[in-house]
Amino acid sequence: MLELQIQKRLEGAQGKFELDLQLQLNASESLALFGQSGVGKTSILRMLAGLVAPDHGRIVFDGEVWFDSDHKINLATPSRSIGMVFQNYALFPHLNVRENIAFAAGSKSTSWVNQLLELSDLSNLQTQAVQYLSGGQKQRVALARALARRPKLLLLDEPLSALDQHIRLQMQDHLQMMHRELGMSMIIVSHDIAEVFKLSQKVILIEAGKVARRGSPHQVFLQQKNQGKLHLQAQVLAIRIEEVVCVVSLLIGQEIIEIIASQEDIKGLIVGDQIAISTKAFSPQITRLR
Ligand SMILES: Nc1ncnc2c1ncn2[C@@H]1O[C@H](COP(=O)(O)OP(=O)(O)OP(=O)(O)O)[C@@H](O)[C@H]1O
Repeated sequence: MLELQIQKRLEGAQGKFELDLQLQLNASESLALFGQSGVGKTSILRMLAGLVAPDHGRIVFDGEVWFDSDHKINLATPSRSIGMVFQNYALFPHLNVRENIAFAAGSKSTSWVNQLLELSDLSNLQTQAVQYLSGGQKQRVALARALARRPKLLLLDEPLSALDQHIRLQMQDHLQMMHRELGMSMIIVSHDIAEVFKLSQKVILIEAGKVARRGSPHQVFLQQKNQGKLHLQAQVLAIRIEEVVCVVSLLIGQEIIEIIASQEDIKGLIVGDQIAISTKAFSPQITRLR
């Protein structure tokens, strides 16, 4: 079990702000840190990893004190049972797939490296130079390497954001499977709500270093004031006047839709605006796409 309570003064683009966080995570649980750019998500992972020290606080994992400002304890990164995966795979370019994983595994057995290669569907690529792998394959190597020392806590900082949507979905399934098989605790930073729903049981929504909401993905993302209504965030791409109505083209995620609005509805609206569209009476029709 992870118990964390930390404070750190950060220097953001908008000035200084205090990161102040308290969290608990059970064994095998998966937590997502969600929030806008610059709110302190990566800093939290870096403090957990021992790459940067909090100003105050305490981090305890399975009864082992990793950090305690009062008692001047700050365990070095290799002494913490963590694995890390970042957006830019950070593989060793001069080593092949197997060597990248085996290097991290250190004295751990050959059969464990074989098992990781198997689980990662990389057995056939084990002698391949990593520079020739696709993005998804590189990220599978990075994940296998992070797991090679059997960490009790896996830290993932937007590990899938450099991948295209198709590979990203495959990697989410892969991560889910690895988490199920190996049972470590996991903390993932992600900007993708669908990813958070799929990969985490708990979410902490962070705003300017503080917890704005916490709970299950359902509690954090759905039980807000617009609960039960259609409520989508969109960007205005174009506004066209057609006789008495206006046609507004909107970007929602990667989809473009057109809605009809009155001149009154769009008063003051300009191209590029971020807007919310919502409706009270909404009877959705569901069509399966894949
Ligand atoms: N050691 C540090 N001391 C002071 N400020 C720092 C330190 N490390 C990072 N910061 C600042 O803290 C702010 C938050 O950075 P952080 O990378 O944690 O945010 P983030 O939420 O992960 O953002 P993004 O989603 O863009 O990665 C940034 O403005 C950064 O410059």
